[in-house]
Amino acid sequence: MSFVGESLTSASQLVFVLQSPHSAGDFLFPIISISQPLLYTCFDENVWSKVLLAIVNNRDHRRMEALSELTGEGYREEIIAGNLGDHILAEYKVSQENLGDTCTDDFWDQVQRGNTPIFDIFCALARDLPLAYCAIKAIKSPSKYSIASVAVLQQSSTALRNSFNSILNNVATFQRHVNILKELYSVFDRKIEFCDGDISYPGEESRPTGRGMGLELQNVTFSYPGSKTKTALNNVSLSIKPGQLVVIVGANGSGKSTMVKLMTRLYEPSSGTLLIDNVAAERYRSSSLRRAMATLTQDHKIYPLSIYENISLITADDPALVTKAAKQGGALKFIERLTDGMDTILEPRSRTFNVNIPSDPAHPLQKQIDSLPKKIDISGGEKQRLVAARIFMRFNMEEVNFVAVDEPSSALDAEGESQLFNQLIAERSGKTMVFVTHRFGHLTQHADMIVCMKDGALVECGSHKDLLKLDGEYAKLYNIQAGAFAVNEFSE
Ligand SMILES: Nc1ncnc2c1ncn2[C@@H]1O[C@H](COP(=O)(O)OP(=O)(O)OP(=O)(O)O)[C@@H](O)[C@H]1O
Repeated sequence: MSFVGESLTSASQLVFVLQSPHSAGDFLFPIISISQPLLYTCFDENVWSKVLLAIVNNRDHRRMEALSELTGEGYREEIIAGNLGDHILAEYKVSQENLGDTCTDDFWDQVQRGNTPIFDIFCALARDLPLAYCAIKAIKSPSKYSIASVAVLQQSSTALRNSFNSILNNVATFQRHVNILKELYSVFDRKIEFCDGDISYPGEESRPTGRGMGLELQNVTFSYPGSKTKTALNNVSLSIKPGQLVVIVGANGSGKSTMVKLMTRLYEPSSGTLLIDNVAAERYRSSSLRRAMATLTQDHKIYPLSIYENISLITADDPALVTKAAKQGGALKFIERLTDGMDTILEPRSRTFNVNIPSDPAHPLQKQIDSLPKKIDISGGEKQRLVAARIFMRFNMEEVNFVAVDEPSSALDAEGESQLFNQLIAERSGKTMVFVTHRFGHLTQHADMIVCMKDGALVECGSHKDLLKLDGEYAKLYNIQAGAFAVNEFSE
C-alpha cells in the first residue's frame, strides 16, 4: 500500500511539474528534480541492499572480547575471590599488543568510513539543483518568474532554517559529548569503600600455623548493601582452628553462604571482627590473603576461554598440572571425549554480521554460518566437574591453606559428589576446610566441627554425635534426611 501510495504521489507530482506554466515542455526540470534519488539508486554502495556475511576471525580480537566479558557483573565475585584481575589485564594487554594497529571498530562503522564524502557531496548538490535551475531561469527572464522568485525565496528561507537547526543540534550533541567525557573522568574521583590492608599474608604478625589458616568471627553482624532492615548474619561468633574441617549446615537463607563470603573477604562485616591467624582480616593486603584461599561455590561459571585455560587461568601454564587437576576434579574423562580435548572452547565468542542471507540451508553463506564455531553443550554435572578441576589447580598449590567449598555438588551425581569430597579430604594435608552442604551423609561424620545456622544466627556447634544428642536444629535436619532413607528401605 505504501509503495502504491508513494508511486501515485510521485506520478502526480511529475504531472504537476510538467504541466506547470513555468516548465511546460521543459523536460530537463523534472529530470533535475529526480536526479538525487537516481544518483543514490545507481551509485550508492549500500550494504543493506546486498547479501552479505562478515565474520570477525581475528584470534586476538576474539580473545580480548572474551577477557573483557570476564569483567562483567556475572563473574565479579569469582574474579575477585580468585585474585584474577591482574592476570586477566595482563592477558588482555598481550592480545592488544598482538593486534597492533588492526581496527577494532564495529563493522558498520568501518563500512561507513570506507565511503568517501565525494558521493555525498554530489548528492547534496543534486538536491539543490532544481532550486538553482529556477534561479537561473528567473534571472534570465525576470518578468516571467516574479511569482517563482517568491517561491525561491521561501525555499531559501527553509534551507536557512534547516541549516540553523542543524547547527543547534550540533551544539546539543557537543554538550552531550562533553558530559560523557566528564563522566568518564569522574571514575578517578570514585571512592573505594573496601579498605585494603598493608601487611602481606602470612605475615610476621600472624601466628605460624603450619599449613592451615585460623579464622575467628567475633560478634559478626552483616546486612547486604541495599537491604537495610534484614540482617543476613546476626551476632555470630565462631572460632575455627588451623587445619580443622568445618561443615556448615542449615535451612535455605540461614546465612551459610554469607558466612563463607565474609571469611573469603568478599564482604566486610557490618559490625564485629574477623580475625585471620589472630590478626584483624582488614589489615592484610587482600591480594596476598586471596592467594592463600581457594573457593568453590555453586555459582562458579565457565569462562569463555578454552577448557585448558578454564582450569589453568589462575595459575601456571603447566599441562601436567592441568591434567592432574582435571583428573582430581573428575573432569578428565569427558574432556578426553571432546574432539579438541583441552583446547575446546565451550562457549566461543564469534562476532558475525549478516544481511539479507536467505534461510535456505543450501545457500553458500548459510553454509558458512553453519560452519562457525558453536556453543558446545555439556551437562550441569560436567560443568561442575570442570569448575572443581579449576579449584584443584589452586588447591594443589603450596601457598593455599584455606579452602571454602559452598555446596558445589548440587549438579553432581552421587559418585561424582563422593569422589569430589573424598579427594578434597584425602589431599587436604593440613589445610583448613569449610564446607557448606545440605547433604549430610558424606561430610558431617568426618567433620571436626559442625556449625548449624538458623535465620542468620549460629544456633548449634559441635561434633555430629554431640549435636545429635542435643536433639535440636541439626538433629531435626539430620533426621529428615535419615528418615527418607528409612522410608525407602521400608517401601522396598
Ligand atoms: N546479594 C544479596 N543481596 C541481598 N540479600 C541477600 C544476598 N544474598 C543473600 N541474601 C539474603 O541473605 C540471607 C542469607 O543468605 P545466604 O545465601 O547466606 O543463605 P544460605 O544459608 O546460604 O542459603 P541456601 O541454603 O539457600 O544457599 C537470605 O535471607 C538471603 O535472602
